Amino acid sequence: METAAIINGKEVADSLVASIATQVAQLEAEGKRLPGLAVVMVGDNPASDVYVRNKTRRCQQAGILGQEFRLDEATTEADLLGLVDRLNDDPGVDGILVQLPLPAHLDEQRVLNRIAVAKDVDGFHPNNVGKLSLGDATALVPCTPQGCVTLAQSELGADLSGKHVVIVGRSNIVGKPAAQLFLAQHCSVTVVHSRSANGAELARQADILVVAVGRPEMVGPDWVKPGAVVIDVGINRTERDGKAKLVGDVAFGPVAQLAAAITPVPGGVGPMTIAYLLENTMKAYAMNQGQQV
Ligand SMILES: Nc1nc(=O)c2c([nH]1)NC[C@@H]1CN(c3ccc(C(=O)N[C@@H](CCC(=O)O)C(=O)O)cc3)C=[N+]21
Repeated sequence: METAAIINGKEVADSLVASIATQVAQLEAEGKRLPGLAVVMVGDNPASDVYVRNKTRRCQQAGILGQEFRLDEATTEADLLGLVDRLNDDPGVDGILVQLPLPAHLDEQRVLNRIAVAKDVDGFHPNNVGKLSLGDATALVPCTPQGCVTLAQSELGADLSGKHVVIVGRSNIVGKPAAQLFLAQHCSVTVVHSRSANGAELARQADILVVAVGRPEMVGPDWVKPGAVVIDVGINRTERDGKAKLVGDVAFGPVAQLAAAITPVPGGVGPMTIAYLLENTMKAYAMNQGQQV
């Protein structure tokens, strides 16, 4: 078997961001208010730090007004909810993202529920989750799963109808919304998780295999049908030969021997998550301006 094509997420993300930059430049030329995105981070987590920095850089590239709010680890829930309320009421803010995970003393779902549905660029609010499952076009849809669909399409073409997609992982932020999105693309969808009796066997039936479990290199070649398209959502910080190294949830080398195409880590799904965060901010902006979407 040939070795797999490597799907360049960075390049696809670059072109999405470039197209957003053109739209923002047009708004600016028309003298319109520019889209704004607020990112809230509580405490410090090195991985979140990378993400927030990448996000700020991408906002700058696109011309979106990005603001960062860094709160102390010991911030109370009342203070955090107060900040969310202020951002909800701020007409210059179109999108609000509260970086997860939150410190244990804060109730994540309560905080996410407080974000205005129209500004929920993560798509984590129950109202947007419901809209996604109903196929409502006004839904703000989680960024990472949108990136997974677009990367699969970059390899297989826009029409994914009839493909069998197996998603490994059932989280609210990736697995479940990815299942809804591929279903909306007329795929057959199987979700495999830690209690599945025969995960590898199910995964071997996938035309498109999406892996989002958060376990370094858990999925090996025994999970992959020759010729499958493999989308690796994991970003795990590991050490190899005393050096820090990022690896996905897929054992890249061995799987690349039999897959048709595979996303790398880094440079695969990660950059797409950020591109769709900007894309969602544009959608929220349009809706907040009363435009039809
Ligand atoms: N409310 C919320 N929404 C999120 O979307 C969210 C979150 N919380 N918490 C953390 C996770 C993680 N996440 C990443 C996004 C992009 C990269 C990224 O840009 N990765 C690059 C660089 C990786 C690196 O160098 O560390 C890459 O894969 O090439 C990484 C991680 C968003 N998350």
